[in-house]
Amino acid sequence: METLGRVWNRLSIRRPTIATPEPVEEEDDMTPEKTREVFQMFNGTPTRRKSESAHHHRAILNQMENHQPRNSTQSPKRQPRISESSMDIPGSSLRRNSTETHVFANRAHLHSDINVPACSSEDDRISTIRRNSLFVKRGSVTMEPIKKVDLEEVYTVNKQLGTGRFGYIKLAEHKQSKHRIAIKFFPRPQTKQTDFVREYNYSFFLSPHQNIIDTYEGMFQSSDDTAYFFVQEFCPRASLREAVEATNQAGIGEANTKKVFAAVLSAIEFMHDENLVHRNLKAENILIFDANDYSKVKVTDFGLTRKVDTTVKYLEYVNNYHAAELCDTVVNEKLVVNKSTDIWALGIIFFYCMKGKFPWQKASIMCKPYWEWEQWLKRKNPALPKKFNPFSEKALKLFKKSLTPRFKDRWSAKDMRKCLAKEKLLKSVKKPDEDYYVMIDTSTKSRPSAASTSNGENQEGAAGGAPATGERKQKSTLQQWISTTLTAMAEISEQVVSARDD
Ligand SMILES: Nc1ncnc2c1ncn2[C@@H]1O[C@H](COP(=O)(O)OP(=O)(O)OP(=O)(O)O)[C@@H](O)[C@H]1O
Repeated sequence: METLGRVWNRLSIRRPTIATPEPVEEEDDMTPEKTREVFQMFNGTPTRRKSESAHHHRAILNQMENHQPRNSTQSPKRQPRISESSMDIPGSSLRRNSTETHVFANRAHLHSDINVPACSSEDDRISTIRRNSLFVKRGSVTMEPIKKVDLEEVYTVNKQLGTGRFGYIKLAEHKQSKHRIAIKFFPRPQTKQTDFVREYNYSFFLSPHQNIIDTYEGMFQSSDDTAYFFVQEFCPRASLREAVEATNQAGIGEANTKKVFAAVLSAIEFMHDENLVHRNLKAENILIFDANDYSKVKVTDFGLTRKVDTTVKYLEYVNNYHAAELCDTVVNEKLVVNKSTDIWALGIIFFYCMKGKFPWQKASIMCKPYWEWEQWLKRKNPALPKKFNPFSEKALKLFKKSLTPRFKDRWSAKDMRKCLAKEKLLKSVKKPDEDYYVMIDTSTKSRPSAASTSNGENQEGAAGGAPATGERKQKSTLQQWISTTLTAMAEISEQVVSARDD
């Protein structure tokens, strides 16, 4: 995956630094210095003068008009995102941080072209230039005003889509464009302006990624001063939490889990490459846009996102996704933000997708299921907790490298992505009865249909016909016993191998 950093280098554009140290969380209200600090999260020296930039944009528009058909060999990963929602929304009222909107912002008559996908690697390059020019531009902005908006004038606000600790999300219709959007509200005076501005900036900054929710440009405040808000694309389906809950603790299956993780890990790898940690990864913050095939999945909620190495205060709140080091922390203890927190949460989400439930309530030795896992991990108990039995060796390795209390041993998002893309995650389950029939039963009509092999032939000839029921039962039990023994042996050898590796 090409990171923004690499793109910046390739294009010889000086990259906006994201290195300004952030204050410890839970500060007082905004002072002018703090306001500057938040905006300096994206600060950098603009390398293009205004006139150069105008010339550059004209060049892009010219190239866009002459684009070639898409090269079929081009990797789908590098395909710029096709906008479904931005095209109809007038740029002045709702501009999203997508690559398309900005380049066309001055060409209202061409808005119908926005949905045309970029068609060549040249277009792909153009798209990244557009995206970067946006960041360079943002680096030069000192303070974007929070505009007062009469909500009822601009939007028809409908039902509540969700609530969180910091605010609530409502479905709304943008009156002018008739577009459905989601508005994220932050009640005042409970919400500090710094927190609102930070969340908006991270959401907006990250939204060009195809697996991150789109945030439209603009920070707003309701005209009655009761809330800050910003606007996002609306997810018409559900969060991953709802999708998993709908399976009645069966999980969404290996194939769908792989699809979800390909998207989520792409987003998290992108964030980690930018030295940002999400810090609030959970099934509720993964949005599924299509009902059936998990082909459009996006990460949302950047309220706790911070740069790596930022010092934050631990809040009194533990959830299923919290890593062991967080569960051991006392309120107001200071912590240093680390990417490994996200990796732990991803390990939990992986288990949750596959099994339809969480491995434990809290990653603390006071919680028995977690204690059992830790005992196995530390080889103090050779018995793998039963709930992990269905997983393949590679999937177990993924758990060992994400749900380990030794946070330095945790994998990177890239390691996780590779493992999930390539490996089988569940042990292949043998059905002893079927094997038994395949082996011995050739002619009996009572044979189940699965008794035939894939090419329609039976494994052994018509030597003896169907055996007596008692004999069948005996052989079936024997086969089950062999299967269980083999599984146990595989687990033991896996433990011996990992002991040797360490
Ligand atoms: N764009 C959207 N479209 C549809 N539903 C959404 C959208 N964004 C969020 N939601 C729903 O609203 C819920 C809460 O949103 P979000 O996580 O952003 O709020 P929060 O206050 O930051 O929550 P948290 O307590 O996790 O920090 C989500 O779990 C999701 O179900």
